[in-house]
Amino acid sequence: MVRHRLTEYFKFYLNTMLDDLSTTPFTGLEITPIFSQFSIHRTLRVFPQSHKPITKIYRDHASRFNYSPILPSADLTFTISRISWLINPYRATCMAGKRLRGLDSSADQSDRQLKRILRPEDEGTEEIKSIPPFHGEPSVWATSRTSLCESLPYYRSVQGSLYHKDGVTYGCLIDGDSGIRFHIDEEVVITRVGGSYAKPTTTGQLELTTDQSRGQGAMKFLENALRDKSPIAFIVGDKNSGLHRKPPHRYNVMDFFQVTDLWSEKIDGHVGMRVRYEKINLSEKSWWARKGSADPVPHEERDLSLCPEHVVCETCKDKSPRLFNEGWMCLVASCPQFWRMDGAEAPQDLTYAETFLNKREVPRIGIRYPFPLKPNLVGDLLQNSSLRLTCRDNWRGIVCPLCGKCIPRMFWNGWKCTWKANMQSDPTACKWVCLMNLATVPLHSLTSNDCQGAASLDQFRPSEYESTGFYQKTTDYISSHPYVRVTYTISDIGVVSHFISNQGINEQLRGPDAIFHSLQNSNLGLRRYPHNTPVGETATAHFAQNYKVVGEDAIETSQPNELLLIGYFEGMKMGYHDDGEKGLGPTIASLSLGGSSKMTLRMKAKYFHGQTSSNCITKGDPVLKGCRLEEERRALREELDLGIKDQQAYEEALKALFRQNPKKTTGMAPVAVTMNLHHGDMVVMNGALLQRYYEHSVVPDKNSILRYALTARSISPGSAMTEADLERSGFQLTGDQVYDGH
Ligand SMILES: O=C(O)CCC(=O)C(=O)O
Ligand SMILES: [Fe+2]
Repeated sequence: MVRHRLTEYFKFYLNTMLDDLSTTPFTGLEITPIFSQFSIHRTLRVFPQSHKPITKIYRDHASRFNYSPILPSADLTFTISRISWLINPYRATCMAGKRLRGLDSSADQSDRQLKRILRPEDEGTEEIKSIPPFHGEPSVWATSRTSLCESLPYYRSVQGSLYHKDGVTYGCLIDGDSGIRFHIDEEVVITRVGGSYAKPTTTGQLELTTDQSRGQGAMKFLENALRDKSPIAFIVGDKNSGLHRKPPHRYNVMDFFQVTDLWSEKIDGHVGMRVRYEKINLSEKSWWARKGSADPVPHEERDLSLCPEHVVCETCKDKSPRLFNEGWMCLVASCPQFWRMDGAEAPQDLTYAETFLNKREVPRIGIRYPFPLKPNLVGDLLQNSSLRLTCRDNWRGIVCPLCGKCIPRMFWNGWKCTWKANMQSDPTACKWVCLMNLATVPLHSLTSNDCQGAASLDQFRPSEYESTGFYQKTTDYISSHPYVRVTYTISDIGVVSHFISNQGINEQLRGPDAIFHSLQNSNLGLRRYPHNTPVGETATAHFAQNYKVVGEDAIETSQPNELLLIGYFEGMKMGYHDDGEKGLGPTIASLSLGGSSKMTLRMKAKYFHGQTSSNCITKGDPVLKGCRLEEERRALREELDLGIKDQQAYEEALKALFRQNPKKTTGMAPVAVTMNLHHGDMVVMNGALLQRYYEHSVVPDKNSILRYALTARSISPGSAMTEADLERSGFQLTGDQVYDGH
């Protein structure tokens, strides 16, 4: 049994804060009972025989690595007297979904990548459709492109086939339609260069739409790769038909290749670039070689002088190699004889010449591979105990050391292999789990000195009042002393109060420092949640866990009855969203702990513009203060309300107004309120309209490697968990999880 005072501390803080707030509907907030205890129920998982060697390796590091099982979040229970606060994964999932709806459209690619993760629940259901007669098996593989990108440093490209960074190509994915004259064998791949291709509705096949030329786009990087002989990791997807048998997984890492040739061809009436890659390590048989095929010829026995004949073009006087059995043609795109054979355009059906397929590069000694093919992040972390597990590079996905599956980081304190997770009776199901004790991040490494105590020095200053358009900002040094309270009143919408903390407050007994410490030393079941969006399967870009009152007391909504814990590692954030989930009360209070962050509020785009992103008129346009074309829209709205215009005339007039004043930006409303939140600060948002018409986001500072937010809210009985929800979330209060008064 683990004693824990987190909620008690938090309630103490809520008391301090909310007692004082005339704007909050939380009444008589004595906030009792105070939770004094929670128990963690553990189930021990026995590792199957085959996993023994791995456990042995890690046993030496038992102090840092905890090989006891992943703690299922549903097993955590807060209990006191008759009230149980349960961690509710089902609801947390819904909420995670809600949050994700507001994905920041300005998010850059890596950020989007961060959010796109395979839904782990689905993975175990995947069956290997056919076991193909390959010689071996890939040592690294993935069931989704996003888990591939999360786990492999050499392939972080959510779109496109090549992954390059700073001009260096690191990885290449071949999947699906690879175009005409695609070739793959045990050591060579010949394919087109991506980009410039589109899918016309008529054929459904990708077609080249513009000329590709050297020095442009991906070609530039491939030319670098050809010059530098850079190792490029190849991945084959099971939609690629070139191997003539289905590879075992959706994505299968092959080996390192190098670019040996780049040339132009005529494709779909345009100049298209082609590339030949050759496997670097020729002494080992490729796993994708046909079972029973001959072993690779040793290097010393290979004819390294083999090379296709080079012929000088009579027209342009440039040399081109003879690549095809059907005949030679000039491959210089600017030459009038380009891609012509015997006075006519070359035929579509061409076969590669043996000399071109079988030639090999002279082996190189001491190649520097940028990354290992099978990255061993866990091993690296074991080797170097000073590595911070909350730093971006150390919380990425990993490759399961047992089965080779790419696994995204879904759990606060580690990874869990989900291969066939839903088929526990299957002996091939992987049960690899790695939970670590996260080294404590000291507060002083997160909080900058200049903000500590600064607010308290200001305590006797008179109040400041600032009116900026449709909102007022009041800074009050006295009424919430020792906090400095900054209140943003958004006309007709609601109030946001920012309580600025200081060192004195933070160091108080049971204060923010203590809560921060306590959070770090507890396993609170924080995890990322999967979510389906139109862009694919994603996961929240933050960890979350939701604690909630159930039972009779759940109906008491004048008090906060829901506690949401959010955790952010380096590089995580919460994009724009609202907290207006069905049944949630209008007051939301949150406490910031650890690293600093920026919280911003803005009007939702459809209310700001009066039209949606697809240019539909916003239903019942409230014409909020500060919206675009406010005066004109209000005048029209009044004509509608007074019956001067009917709905149709109103909408037509609005559309005409929008036509005359096209949107200048891509559509997001400007930020209305920005708050820099530091350790110990609290924010109270009040007003249901605030959630309906406004949205907020929280982005921890760049150097914030650990931040928590504890949010108290109230949820109405109608939306409280039902029996069915409980069943869905897999909750069952077992005897030892119920607080017995001791
Ligand atoms: O991280 C925070 O401070 C608040 C996060 C938030 O907006 C939420 O939990 O809804
Ligand atoms: Fe929120």
